[in-house]
Amino acid sequence: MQELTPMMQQYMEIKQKVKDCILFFRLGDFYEMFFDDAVIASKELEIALTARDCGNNEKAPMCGVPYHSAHSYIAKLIEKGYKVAICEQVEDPKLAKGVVKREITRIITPGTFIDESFSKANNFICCVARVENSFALTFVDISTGEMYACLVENDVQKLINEIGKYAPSEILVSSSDTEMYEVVKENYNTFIQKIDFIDIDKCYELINTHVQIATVDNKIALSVGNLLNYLVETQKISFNYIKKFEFYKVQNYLQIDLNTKRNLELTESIITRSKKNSLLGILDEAKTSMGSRLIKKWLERPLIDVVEINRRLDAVEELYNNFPLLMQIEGLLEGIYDIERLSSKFAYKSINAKDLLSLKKSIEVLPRLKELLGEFKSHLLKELYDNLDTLEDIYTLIHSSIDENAPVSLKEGGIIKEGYNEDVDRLRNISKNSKELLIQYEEKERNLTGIKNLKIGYNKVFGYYIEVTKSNYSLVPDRYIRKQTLANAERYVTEELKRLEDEIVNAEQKLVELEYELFCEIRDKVESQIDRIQKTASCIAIIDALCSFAHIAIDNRYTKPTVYLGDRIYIKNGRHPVVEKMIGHGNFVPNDTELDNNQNRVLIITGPNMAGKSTYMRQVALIVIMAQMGCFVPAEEAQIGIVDKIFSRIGASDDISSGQSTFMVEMSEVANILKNATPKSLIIFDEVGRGTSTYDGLSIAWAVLEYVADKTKIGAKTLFATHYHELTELEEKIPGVKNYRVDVKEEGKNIIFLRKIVRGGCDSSYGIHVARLAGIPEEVLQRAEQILKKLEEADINRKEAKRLRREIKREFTEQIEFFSYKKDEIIEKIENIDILNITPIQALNILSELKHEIIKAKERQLL
Ligand SMILES: Nc1ncnc2c1ncn2[C@@H]1O[C@H](COP(=O)(O)OP(=O)(O)OP(=O)(O)O)[C@@H](O)[C@H]1O
Repeated sequence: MQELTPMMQQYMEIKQKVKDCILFFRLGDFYEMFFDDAVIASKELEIALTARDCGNNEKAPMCGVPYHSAHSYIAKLIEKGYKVAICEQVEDPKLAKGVVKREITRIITPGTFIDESFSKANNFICCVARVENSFALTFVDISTGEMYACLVENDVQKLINEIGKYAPSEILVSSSDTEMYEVVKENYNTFIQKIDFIDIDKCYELINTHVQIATVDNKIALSVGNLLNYLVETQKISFNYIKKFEFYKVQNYLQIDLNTKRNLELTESIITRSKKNSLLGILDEAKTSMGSRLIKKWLERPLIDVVEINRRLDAVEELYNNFPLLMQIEGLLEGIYDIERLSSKFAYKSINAKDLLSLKKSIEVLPRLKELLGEFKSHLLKELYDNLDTLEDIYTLIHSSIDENAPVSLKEGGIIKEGYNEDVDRLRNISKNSKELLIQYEEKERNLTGIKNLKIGYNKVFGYYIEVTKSNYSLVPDRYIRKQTLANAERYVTEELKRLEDEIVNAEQKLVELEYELFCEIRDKVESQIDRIQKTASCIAIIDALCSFAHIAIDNRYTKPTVYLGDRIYIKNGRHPVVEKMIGHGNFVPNDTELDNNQNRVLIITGPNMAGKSTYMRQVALIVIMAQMGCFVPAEEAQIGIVDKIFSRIGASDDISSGQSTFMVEMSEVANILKNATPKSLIIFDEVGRGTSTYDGLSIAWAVLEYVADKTKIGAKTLFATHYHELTELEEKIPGVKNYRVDVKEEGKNIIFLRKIVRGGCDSSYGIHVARLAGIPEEVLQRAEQILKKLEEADINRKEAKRLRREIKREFTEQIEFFSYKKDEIIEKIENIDILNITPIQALNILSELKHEIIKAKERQLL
């Protein structure tokens, strides 16, 4: 250490504190990285690796990025899984004695990275605390100031579901809870950090200083407090701008587990993994980022409160019915910036004049927006009208103070508007008109002294001076201070000229300083009103989301559902919102649905591959979700009895990465459904049992169906698509089970998909027909047809064998009293019959053998 240069010593001391981070060490206009950090960063960022003397004739590997463009480099490192520590110069290098003082000002991780490109989506960081027999979860988006917290009962599956709603980019767990770390790591491919938890008193202290949220219980406080502690320690700012705290109960919303969310492609398409072709892609026509984020939140947490759902639906209906007004409101929303995110910019002091101008532009439309809202009668729109603060005072402040063409940089001047501050105007005038001012002063002095040829000059030694020729010496007033004598003239300065010079020379610099000072004042004034801005942002988000719902309802011909507390789900001519959009409205065949907790509890849906079974079942779930979000639905009519949970088990979503087999994944999903479904739930089973051998699969599917249908067990509304035609027998056996099939028309070797759901079961899979459609070579298809024929024959044989065995058993039971000898032997014989693989001839042989034994036994008894 001793051989290092003083600056390198300082570097090493700081680096010691952030060993797990790449240290961005500020040197003038650059952030430099040294030693291993430099080697890693130069590789990851593809920048040149150089070296710098670090003392003792040694060179340290070094690379650097310019201060102004550091953000994009940091973003790259974060994306690659690194943590970045920012170390700034905290004193003016000109005033520094020795090495400039430097300190770590921020540690950036995926959850604390603020995307300056302002991507629309939230970026959540989550803290999981295990408390007694539950998990306390807190989620914060530090860019928007939203904070949500909830308690989840001690069930890992539920914990995963809840975390999944927010898709946090960083998760914090206690360093003493290794098990929790492993659970989270297994389930989330995200940045997970172990942190040392602080005690509950310290948690409350932090909550009181920063977020000042209303009373929270100890469990929640532990998770909120630890999250805050982490944020404060790494960001070194105050989080008192986090005002939108919401503690919610998971069971107060429609619960959709992570698999179901994925299967139904709620927020992203399974194939493209993008928002496009997902339900969110359809629903989100929001004009602002705030609206987009809110729609996603509503989709993650649809409601179960009928009153609140209907408030949203009524508002959407009013907007839907007032197309011209809707268009006007949307037009205004287009001009609104992401003002929700300004709060964090204020907190990080990274606000610039352009941000304030964007805020002004956003506020500019608010009075008109409010006026338009005033036209509506529905409860929610009226409430929004009442709550919308049009922030006129903030508008006036920014409008009067910030120049329309202000630059982004705060160091260049040109920020403050003319007329806002006299000193700024004067300084600006001085720097602009310095020549003019000197001429004016010259003129003034000529008049005052009567020296007609008096002139103002400039040299580097004295600066500005007044020159008086010899002949006029007698007219020189006492206030003139002599500075230089020439052959024929004297040069003077005056107090006023000195002041003028001072102003002219320093005007530029002073102007920049004064403008910056005034800007900070204005910024602080606006910041003091951040609560109001955030409330306005929330109103705008709701208005935008409702408009988006009305807009898509008009565009896609959706209707207002009736949402009520009953148990019936009735959908007339329902459509799948995403498939319909992909294939075109006219090409989609609509279908009806009738589900309740009595006669229509379980619908068994059969039909060939590709017929549209999955589409149909998913459309029912999506319509329910949309309705409970307060959105119109793709149907001619819909009556939706509130659903508490939606589950889906849809084939082929095996998770190779988790190391589980397809069948194992399938069964754990089914187990989760059977454990958690209630009579108020809606379940979608798509081909349960497909992942294992036919008979195992069939028996599992059968038993699962019986269990969900049984009112004493679950009795949930269920849609059950299957290729096991045997299951259609259940319609006869279990009340409330109904068979439906997706109809097809057979034309020779081809089938035509009608996509229509009709009553009754389907007894053919048409697998080979579908294979033909998919382009399997004819030769293979013909061979498949031969095999199918053989299998069908074998199946008939198997059925015959079964019948025979039943006969054997009956015979055996009837005659059992005669068995006194060889009884065990015969029982063993019967049990060993491989009933599924036995041919009718073999069965007959066994039967006759048995009969023979029986006859012998009888004879023996008679003897
Ligand atoms: N009602 C409909 N109207 C028009 N096209 C439809 C309809 N339903 C489904 N389709 C089309 O049929 C395709 C296949 O549908 P889907 O995947 O639902 O069939 P499936 O019966 O579940 O098949 P499999 O049993 O092979 O899983 C869809 O991708 C869609 O393009």
